Amino acid sequence: MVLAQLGGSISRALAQMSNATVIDEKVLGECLNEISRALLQSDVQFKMVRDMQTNIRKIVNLETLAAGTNKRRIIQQAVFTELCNMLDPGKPAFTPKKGKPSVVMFVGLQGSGKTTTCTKYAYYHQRKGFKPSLVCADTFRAGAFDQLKQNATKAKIPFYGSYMESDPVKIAVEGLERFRKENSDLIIIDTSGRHKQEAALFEEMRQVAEATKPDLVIFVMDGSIGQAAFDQAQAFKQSASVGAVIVTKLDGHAKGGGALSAVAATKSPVIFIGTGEHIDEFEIFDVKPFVSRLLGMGDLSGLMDKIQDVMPADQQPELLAKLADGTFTLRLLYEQFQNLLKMGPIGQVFSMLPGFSSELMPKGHEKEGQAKIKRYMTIMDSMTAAELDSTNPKLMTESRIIRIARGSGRQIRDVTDMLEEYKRLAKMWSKMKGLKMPKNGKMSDLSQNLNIQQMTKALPPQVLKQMGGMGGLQALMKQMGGKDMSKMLGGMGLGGD
Ligand SMILES: Nc1nc2c(ncn2[C@@H]2O[C@H](COP(=O)(O)OP(=O)(O)OP(=O)(O)O)[C@@H](O)[C@H]2O)c(=O)[nH]1
Repeated sequence: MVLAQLGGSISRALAQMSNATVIDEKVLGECLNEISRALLQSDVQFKMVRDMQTNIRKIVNLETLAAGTNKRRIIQQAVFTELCNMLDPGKPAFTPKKGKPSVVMFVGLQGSGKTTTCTKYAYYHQRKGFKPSLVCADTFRAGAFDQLKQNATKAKIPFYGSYMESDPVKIAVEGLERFRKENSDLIIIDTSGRHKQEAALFEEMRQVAEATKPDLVIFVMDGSIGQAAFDQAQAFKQSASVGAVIVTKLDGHAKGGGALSAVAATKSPVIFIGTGEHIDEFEIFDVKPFVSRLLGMGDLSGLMDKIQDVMPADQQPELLAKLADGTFTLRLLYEQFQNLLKMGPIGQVFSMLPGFSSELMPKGHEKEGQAKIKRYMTIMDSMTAAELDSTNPKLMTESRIIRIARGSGRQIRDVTDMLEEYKRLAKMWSKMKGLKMPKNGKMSDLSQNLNIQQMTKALPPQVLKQMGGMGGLQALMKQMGGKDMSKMLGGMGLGGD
């Protein structure tokens, strides 16, 4: 069962329970069995599933709950908490600090995605202002150095390795010395993998670790290995002091349960997940938002981080000012499309929105969504500045529409479709009119000024329902703290078909 389906099954089990008129032991038992079945099908270890059932039963004691208490909410909360506990070993992983030299060593089986992940990890930190470097101490697989070299060159990250030297310890130490001299503050060592867990691999890993004394050993695990995850992770933990886990290939048909098992086996947190072959298909892993997403409750803070990442800070006050006076022009929409496309695959963005689990936006539809946005942008490219900046709906006369269709090589219907979509969004945004501006004009301070009534008015009713109504929305806003919410609404308007 893939991760999105797991989330879907758990949400369905909870929803079925909610539909029952009375929540008694039988209904609770059925709901928990359903959830357990989904977890087992996702390759979560049997013992973990059983423990989770026991813990939920301990928290939710139906007999002692006073009449009138919201049992459904208590059960939902218990499921959420237990899933979080499964993924949270209770101690955070070592995190490198900018300007302070750190050594991070990667271990894992061959083909797990280790080399690719080393570069992704380096690139992620480079974008955060680190000076990372890569050392290829994989002398086992011919071609490993070339692969690292190629990846590193593309990402402009300094690398070290050798075609001649066959001693991985020697290469690792030389690389370390070189990059320490060059003041790299994050030296990443890629080690050899093997087809299966074997003594030679673990001995080599031990020697490299002894010689380089890494601050952190990261175990890279292929997310699709299923029930083998627990044993594999445990074997690595026993031979190296694994401090963190990265689960790769969670984009395809991977069974996400392996991640839960790896955490239990290594007692180390998952810090990132790999969601594709490309260098930036790499996401920071946070337990609570992850479980929220899994359950289709959305991950607003993740979404806000992405928005903050792609939206230049100097454009934020300008956008806010326009929103505040209710001017939602086609140009503004164009700019929002640009930002949305920069955020990465549309499916990923949608999965962060409450009510839009990735199950609701299956793979085929992601491409359609993305293609639609690009189509709209091509149409807008054929508009004049006056058309883009106008707020007068009557401006778009038939002759203008025909001209735009011709100019963009699209059908007239495509243009009218796009204008309809624009009108729908503009209407939604108009409800945000009168928004109080944050003093410094920064997006990140907007949520403090957002009025809950404004938000509820602007949200499509079915989305509001999925968020748990006004109360749910309030809780979410609180959870988000200083994060901005305004653009989320814009994004939501694009969901649906
Ligand atoms: N779809 C997908 N593919 C990935 C991901 N991470 C890595 N891959 C692919 O998995 C394959 C194996 O990755 P490598 O990085 O070469 O594996 P490795 O573990 O370093 O292998 P060795 O160096 O032989 O130990 C490559 O084709 C990668 O592009 C991911 O998150 N998603």
